[in-house]
Amino acid sequence: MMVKDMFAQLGSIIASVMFVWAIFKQYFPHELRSSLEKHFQGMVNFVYPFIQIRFNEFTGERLMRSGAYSAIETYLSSKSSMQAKRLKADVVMNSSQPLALSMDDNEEVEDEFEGVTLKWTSGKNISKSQPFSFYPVSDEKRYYKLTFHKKHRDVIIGPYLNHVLKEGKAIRVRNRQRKLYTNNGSHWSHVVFEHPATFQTLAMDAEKKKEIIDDLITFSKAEQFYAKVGRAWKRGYLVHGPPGTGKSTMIAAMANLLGYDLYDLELTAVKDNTELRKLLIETSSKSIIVIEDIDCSVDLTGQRKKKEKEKDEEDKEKDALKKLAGKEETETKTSKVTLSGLLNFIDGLWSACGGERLIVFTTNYMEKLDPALIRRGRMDKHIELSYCGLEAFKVLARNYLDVESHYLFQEIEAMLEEINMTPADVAENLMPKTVPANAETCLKSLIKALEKVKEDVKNKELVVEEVTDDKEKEKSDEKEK
Ligand SMILES: Nc1ncnc2c1ncn2[C@@H]1O[C@H](COP(=O)(O)OP(=O)(O)OP(=O)(O)O)[C@@H](O)[C@H]1O
Ligand SMILES: [Mg+2]
Repeated sequence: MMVKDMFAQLGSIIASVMFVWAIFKQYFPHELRSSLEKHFQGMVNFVYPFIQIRFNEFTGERLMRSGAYSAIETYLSSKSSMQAKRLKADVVMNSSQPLALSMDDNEEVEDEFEGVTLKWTSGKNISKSQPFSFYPVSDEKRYYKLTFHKKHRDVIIGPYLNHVLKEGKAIRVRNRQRKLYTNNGSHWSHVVFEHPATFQTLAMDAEKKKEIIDDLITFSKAEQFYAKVGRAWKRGYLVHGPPGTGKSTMIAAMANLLGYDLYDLELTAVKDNTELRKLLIETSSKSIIVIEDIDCSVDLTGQRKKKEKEKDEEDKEKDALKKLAGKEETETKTSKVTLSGLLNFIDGLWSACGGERLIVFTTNYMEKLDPALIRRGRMDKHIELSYCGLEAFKVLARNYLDVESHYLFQEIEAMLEEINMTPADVAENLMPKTVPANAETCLKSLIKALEKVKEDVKNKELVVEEVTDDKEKEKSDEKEK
């Protein structure tokens, strides 16, 4: 500490000598001046073995705000709020943390990197830009100064400064306000993305959940790996399961976990592959591109398909007539986006764009998808979300009723083993009906709902049995005739 103070004092003495020299050097002849300067510099290097790097807030002729200065400011922000005695607070637009703290002028904070201690100081120069004006406008030029011992030059100038710039940018990305983009034809429009879903509140098997979280985090940190193997930094997920099992909720949780933007791509609104290409190129890095219900968005010919259950008899008749007339292929297409076009873009296009992107497809009907879409490599991971199991129920009970255990749990768990109910329906029944929530009432209402589902299934089975019985009877009657 003593040595440090001594160097600090020495530094200020040298700074004063340099100031005096700057004023009086013009009175010395040129040769004498340069020789004196050389000796003086040698002396300074000997007694003051520190190197200083200065980062100005504004750079260039047009005085643009320096990217390095902003990154350093963000990087130092957490250290400043812990170490500096005087802080500045500012409101930042488009950030999830609107109040940003930084150290005030002439403050200093220490940092450590690979065992090397170094010092950041903040300062400002005030130059009078209009010295002869009656009301001179003062021009404040802020800067950060980094001071370190010259023996650490290689570590600091290379790895440390890279670390500061990278970490500063990463903090900014983490704190930025995220956006949800939707496409209206070939244009993206956005709103602020503030979905509250997290993996913690997502009801599903704990082991499966952990596997997905690990996979996402590994992906988000794998920039160097993807660069090394020469692949685009992207990963595809296919999330499938019945309606109401949490597919969309899981995508929101993924975006919240990684701090990514969401692009909800409505394929049926895209006219052709050229528009699709444009939309995909416009997506930013650190984003998730979501294509919901892929089975009803495009098929191999690019025609918009209807869900099988929605296809009414009339449509089926029309299709049959068209088939007979051989008109199948010539039908006017409402959307000329093709699956092969989509897959090509996903495979090739982003390699040139840089930055990480996730693409998530969802479907209710896995079996309807073309094998080309779901083969590994295109969709790296398949995630199945299913009916509410025991673990998922416990998560929902904790979320909705704040209960970890209850005497009714056993009964509910036994019922969930044999009855299929989606987490969405379970959640609906657990929704508190009074304030404060009465856990027993909600759990009993869930039991009632489960009993009803069981009864409905039984009745349906009876109807099916009756119908098949009738049909068999008709057949045997015909045979007898
Ligand atoms: N696994 C789950 N964990 C927590 N909440 C869930 C889960 N599944 C469903 N929910 C609740 O049910 C609602 C509907 O779920 P969600 O929209 O995510 O289902 P989905 O699988 O996307 O359905 P669809 O196939 O109809 O799009 C959500 O708002 C959420 O509150
Ligand atoms: Mg959904």
